Amino acid sequence: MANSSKDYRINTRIVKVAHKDGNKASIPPIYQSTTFKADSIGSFSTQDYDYTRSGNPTRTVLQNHLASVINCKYVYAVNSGMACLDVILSNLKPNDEVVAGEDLYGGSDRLLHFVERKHSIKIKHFDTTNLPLMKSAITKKTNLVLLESPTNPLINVVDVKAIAAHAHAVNPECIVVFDNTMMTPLLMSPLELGCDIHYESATKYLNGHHDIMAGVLATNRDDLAKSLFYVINATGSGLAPFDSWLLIRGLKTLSIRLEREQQNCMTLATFLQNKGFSVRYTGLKSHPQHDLHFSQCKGPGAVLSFETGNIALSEAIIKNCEIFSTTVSFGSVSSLISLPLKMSHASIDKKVLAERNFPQDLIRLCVGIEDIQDLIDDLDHAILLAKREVGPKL
Ligand SMILES: Cc1ncc(COP(=O)(O)O)c(C=O)c1O
Ligand SMILES: N[C@@H](CCSC[C@H](N)C(=O)O)C(=O)O
Repeated sequence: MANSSKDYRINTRIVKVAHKDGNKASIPPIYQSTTFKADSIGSFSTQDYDYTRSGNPTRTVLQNHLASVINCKYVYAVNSGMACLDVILSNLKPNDEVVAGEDLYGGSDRLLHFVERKHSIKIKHFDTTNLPLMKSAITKKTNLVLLESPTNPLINVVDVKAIAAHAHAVNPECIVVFDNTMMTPLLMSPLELGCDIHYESATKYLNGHHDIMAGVLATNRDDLAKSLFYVINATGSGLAPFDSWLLIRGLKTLSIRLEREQQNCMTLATFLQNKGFSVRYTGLKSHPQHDLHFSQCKGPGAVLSFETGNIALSEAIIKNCEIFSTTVSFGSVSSLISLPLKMSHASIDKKVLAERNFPQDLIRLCVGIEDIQDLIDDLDHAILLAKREVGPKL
């Protein structure tokens, strides 16, 4: 007997988009309309849709689809990953306390400091890999804990289950929030590990083609769903119909994209390690938290970082790559290379980066689905040219 669609495995759920269309279209239509007509004044307040900021049928199909993929009660789609964090932080009050990682994505760090300055929220940063330190940092005064794992771009791993359990034990009201951009729902289920809100930048893997900005918020809690939706509707950060449609389309190939990207990334991690570089990748047994990572995730992901020991050498490697393009972001089908210090994490104060020992020579690779031999040849050639250019000055 066939399973009910709730029981299908995630690789099936991700392709099977449930929707109803009057014309029996196989693919959900794009409702590119701002307004929806009322049958009568009396029915206006009870109809499903009136205005796209409050709700749109294409966005609803996407949200229901993601709820099935993530296996949770509520999903909201908004117009960027940063909008997710903004919606979450909007529900804090002056003097509330946030405990966050000290190597969060640069944009998250910037937004936290903005709310600290503007709205008197107390932000405390800690090394989230240090469990005893995290346990002493999270107290009954902590209102929100913000975690990322593996972190972007240092690839540090956080014990999510232990931290979420501790936060709820010391303060049952504390909201544990997890940024799952690096792993996606295919590799990690933060709500099952005890988090209250899972969000991710769908600009990255979920969409997979670097042609939209989007963010996804997921929760099982009725009270949180209500307060998240309130802010989304009040501020207008809901995802537009066309972008919702593109995200429904991009999502269907997530599983095969990630499979190939992870395979390529693992091969490149070994290649770079054999070249003598210090590589950060959870897929390598040498990663200090390899076992912890695999106790909470189903795969290593497709982002790695490596240090060359010299910033000029790192910059020359990046410049000499041809297939790896020099851009920020990750999660696309094409491979990217970047220097986080001057690119994705440039929004963090230089003094703060130095205090946190952020490696200046760190190169981040976001591995795509190209032919692995071409990727190896591209990096090998770039390293050779870079050493020739920089070598004499080393
Ligand atoms: C880990 C992480 N979280 C959140 C974001 C923010 O997402 P977006 O660019 O879609 O606003 C990014 C990148 O931008 C990221 O790398
Ligand atoms: N100029 C942008 C930089 C975005 S970085 C995007 C991505 N998260 C990454 O890690 O590469 C900004 O100021 O936010």
